[in-house]
Amino acid sequence: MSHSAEPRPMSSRRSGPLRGTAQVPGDKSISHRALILGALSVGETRITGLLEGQDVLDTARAMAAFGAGVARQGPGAWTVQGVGVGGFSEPEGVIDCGNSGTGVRLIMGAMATTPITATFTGDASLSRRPMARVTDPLAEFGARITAREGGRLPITIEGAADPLPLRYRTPVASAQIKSAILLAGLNAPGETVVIEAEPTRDHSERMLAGFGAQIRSETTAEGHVVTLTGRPELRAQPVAVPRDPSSAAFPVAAALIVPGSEIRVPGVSRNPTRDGLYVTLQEMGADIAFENVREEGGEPVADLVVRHGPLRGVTVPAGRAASMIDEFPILSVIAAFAEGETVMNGVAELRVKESDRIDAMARGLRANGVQVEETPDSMTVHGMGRVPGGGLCESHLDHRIAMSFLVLGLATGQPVGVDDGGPIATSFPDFVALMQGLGADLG
Ligand SMILES: O=C(O)C1=C[C@@H](OP(=O)(O)O)[C@@H](O)[C@H](O)C1
Ligand SMILES: C=C(OP(=O)(O)O)C(=O)O
Repeated sequence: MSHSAEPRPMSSRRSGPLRGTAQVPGDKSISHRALILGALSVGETRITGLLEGQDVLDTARAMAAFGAGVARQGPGAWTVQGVGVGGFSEPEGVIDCGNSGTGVRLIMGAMATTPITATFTGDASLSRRPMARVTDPLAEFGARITAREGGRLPITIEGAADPLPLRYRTPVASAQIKSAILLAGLNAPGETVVIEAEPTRDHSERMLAGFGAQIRSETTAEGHVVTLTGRPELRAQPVAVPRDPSSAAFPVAAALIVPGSEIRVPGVSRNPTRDGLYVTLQEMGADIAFENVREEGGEPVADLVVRHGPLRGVTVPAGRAASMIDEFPILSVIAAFAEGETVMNGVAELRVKESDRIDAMARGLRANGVQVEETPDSMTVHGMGRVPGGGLCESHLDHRIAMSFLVLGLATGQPVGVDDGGPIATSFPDFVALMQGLGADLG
């Protein structure tokens, strides 16, 4: 639902050593997909560990509006009665995806090859984000699209009655574009093919295979090629959602920068397409151990043990950006406490997230005494081992910006303020309680 509440000012202060176990919430990407594929399959899908953040709750509501039976059975435990591929019914009202790019883009894909009409909206942040990257390929399937100027929300889609399969090369590395096309391809005859220059997160491919679709991924001279055979009968599956490595990044970062800390973060997904931050932190010299590595719900997971220690600045190659795209705000905070320069390359996509994340981080870090440089597609943080703090940061309706600055303030000389912590509920509703449980002084 669109975030319209009063701003919620928050702050954080220098804290004593963080200790304990951080049970971070379920993975946001996998949670959206579990609800959508559950709705498109035949039978009852039982989901455990679902992220009950606002982004995912908005997707649950949307699936019900398209005719699926969606019910909460207990904390994180949900059931979805699917309507089958091509079985969506026309929703009565507008589909409000709130703050969620993943929600709106994947759901637009999921309905675009069914002959029904739906209108999509979102909050002020989502309404600024580019949607043509998804609606352009959906139009090639035969859907008719009406968008606000610049391809922005609100968008109305008349789904294609006789969809054509698509072969499409994505113009930017984006799992949301890939997934929207694959979901549309489910109800098109023949093979739908998505070609990516760099592989992006592969949760859609893994879960589609798990639900019985014929799908294969290969690396060819063209790039990373995903081929889906249309019109499968998807069969309902149990989905155990692993814990979100993007949410884990916040307590992990806090433990790395607050002296004397040692925390455990169990059951976190170690999917290699999501692993870039953890690779980078190891290059920075971070003390992180990955224990009890195992497979859960079709995804590799591990228990993380994180200890505070000295960190050095590094250069993050552009080719790694897709595997850590949501982690650059919190990496820029960690980098401020490292010794030396951290250069983040190939990060232009950060400018079209919930906020312009390069600009938001650069401003907030500078307000706290950190030297930052930016170009259209890079950011450089000059780490000095310590950060003065004392600044007030704007979150720009962006959960990751708000959480990043609250983590910053746990190790600065002076407290750090954030103008609005409300958006944190989109991905990590228990963030404040979890961090306080570790000993963090924030709220
Ligand atoms: O597919 C997904 O679940 C996501 C893909 C990424 O977006 P892009 O596809 O725009 O890179 C990421 O930023 C987002 O938080 C979740
Ligand atoms: C970019 C993000 O999400 P979305 O695109 O789903 O809004 C995010 O969670 O950092």
